[in-house]
Amino acid sequence: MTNQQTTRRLDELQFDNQFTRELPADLETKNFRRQVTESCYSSVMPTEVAQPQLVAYSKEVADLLDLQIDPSESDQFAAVFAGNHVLEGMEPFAMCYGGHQFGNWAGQLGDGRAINLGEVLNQREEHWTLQLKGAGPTPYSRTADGLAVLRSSVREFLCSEAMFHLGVPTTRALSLVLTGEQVERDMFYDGHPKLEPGAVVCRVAPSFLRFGNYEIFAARGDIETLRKLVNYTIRTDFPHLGEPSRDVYLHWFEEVCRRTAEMIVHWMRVGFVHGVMNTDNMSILGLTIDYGPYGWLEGYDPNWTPNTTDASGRRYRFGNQPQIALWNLVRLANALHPLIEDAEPLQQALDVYSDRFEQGWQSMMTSKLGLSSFQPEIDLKMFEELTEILQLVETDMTIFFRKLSLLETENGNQEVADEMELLAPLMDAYYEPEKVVGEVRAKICNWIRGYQSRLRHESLSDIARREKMNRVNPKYVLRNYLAQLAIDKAEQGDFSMVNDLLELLRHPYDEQPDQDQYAAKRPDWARSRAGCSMLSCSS
Ligand SMILES: Nc1ncnc2c1ncn2[C@@H]1O[C@H](COP(=O)(O)OP(=O)(O)OP(=O)(O)O)[C@@H](O)[C@H]1O
Ligand SMILES: [Mg+2]
Repeated sequence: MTNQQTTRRLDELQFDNQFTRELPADLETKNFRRQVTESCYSSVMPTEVAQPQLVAYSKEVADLLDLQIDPSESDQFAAVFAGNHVLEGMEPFAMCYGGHQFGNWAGQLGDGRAINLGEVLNQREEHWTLQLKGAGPTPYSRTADGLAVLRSSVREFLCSEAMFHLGVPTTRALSLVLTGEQVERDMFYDGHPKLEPGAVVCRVAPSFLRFGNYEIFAARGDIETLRKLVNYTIRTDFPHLGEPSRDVYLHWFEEVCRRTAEMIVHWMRVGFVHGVMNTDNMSILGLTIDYGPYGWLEGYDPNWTPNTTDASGRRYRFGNQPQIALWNLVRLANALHPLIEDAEPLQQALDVYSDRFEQGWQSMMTSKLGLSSFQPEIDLKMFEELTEILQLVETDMTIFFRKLSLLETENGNQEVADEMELLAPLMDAYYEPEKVVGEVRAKICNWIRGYQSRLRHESLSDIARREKMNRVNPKYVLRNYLAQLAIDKAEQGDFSMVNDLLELLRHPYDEQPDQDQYAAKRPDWARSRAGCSMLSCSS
């Protein structure tokens, strides 16, 4: 925040609710489950809860809103962000959207448990929408309860902020509040429901629009509302493209393709697996949205999916994310077709996705390896071989790339003869170091020697390269087991680890030597524990 800006107390926040002002509203104002047509949203109030209690909040997100959080007002803060107290200027609503889930059109979904409170207009003239997740039923709740549990809310809260600090486009999280109520969940859908503490996260983004918001109107043949929503999106979130027209629609779709490609490149860089890339979980702004059954690659395995619901088809596995993003963009292109009436230019925009992803992936790999420029004749093969050697034995992705910067090249051209010596900086990345022997060891060493000789053609010193690599290869990510340990404690009323992780993950690229324990690879007990290596959609 700059010096001229003053902070605001909660009741001084300024709201400017463009979405509700400019888009068609559902005329029905009672809160019951229904199909909602020709409307972008339904007004709905959050459900009051028994005893809001603040667990954690993000000071950076408060800064975005110019919000000053005064510890003496923490009760009021918790009441507002649990949904118990609606501030003047807020106009709560749930959005209507549809979606393709696991490859099939699912019809109307909508904000079944997310309630938008309103758009804060900060002193930099930016609009930030506040959205509660888990604040009670809405017209879009279908057969579910509109609530969220502490377990999934801790995961959503921490990961949103962790991703932001990693430099990955994402929705943000302002707060995590306990509701003081119990929520029933059957975590593995196997007839063993349990009561869990209820919680609400307040998410923050310039817009929460998803591909599914456009798809629903196209699916219903409601081209008029589709056009209104597209025009609105361009005017509010893509104003640099100019006044909406057929050409501008195409430029806009192309930009959505570009942003999506960039987001996926970042996921691949940090080892993030979203887990449920349905079109209703794809942001029109290219932000990571819906931190549900996501996971972080520990052992590098392109086939890994954290989502137990996806275990058989592995549609949303790590290595498939780039293809799925394209598949989702094709669904969006189909939805926009009525406005363009020609498939050809939409196809060209989709090609932009593929080109942008490929270029982005190459330059991301180039930077992860500390190279100054991409030399396709040598580097493509080197990248390919790297993905192979990462899978010869279970190799921790985060540790491997972080430690790769420790390899030295400056002792002239003499080869390090001893394989053990060559491998020493990387040994910590292996889950079963005893398996790094024989042919496996020879292959890895061979790759390292090739990489080192490639590095010798670069002008950077070892130290300078290390610094550069350490800015793209994080030391700390929200390892699945760390989130679970924080949840275990939080469920016992101890929120210290949630706050410790929040603090740690504000600086994921820094060494933070006193926090080394959080950079450790997954312990054995976490290999098969629910929440650590397999996640369910139940949340
Ligand atoms: N407990 C619930 N109560 C009501 N609706 C729900 C609940 N859980 C999920 N839904 C709805 O089911 C659909 C798909 O759920 P999904 O798990 O993708 O989303 P989510 O985690 O609830 O929310 P978001 O995408 O907003 O982060 C959405 O329409 C969502 O609102
Ligand atoms: Mg969702």
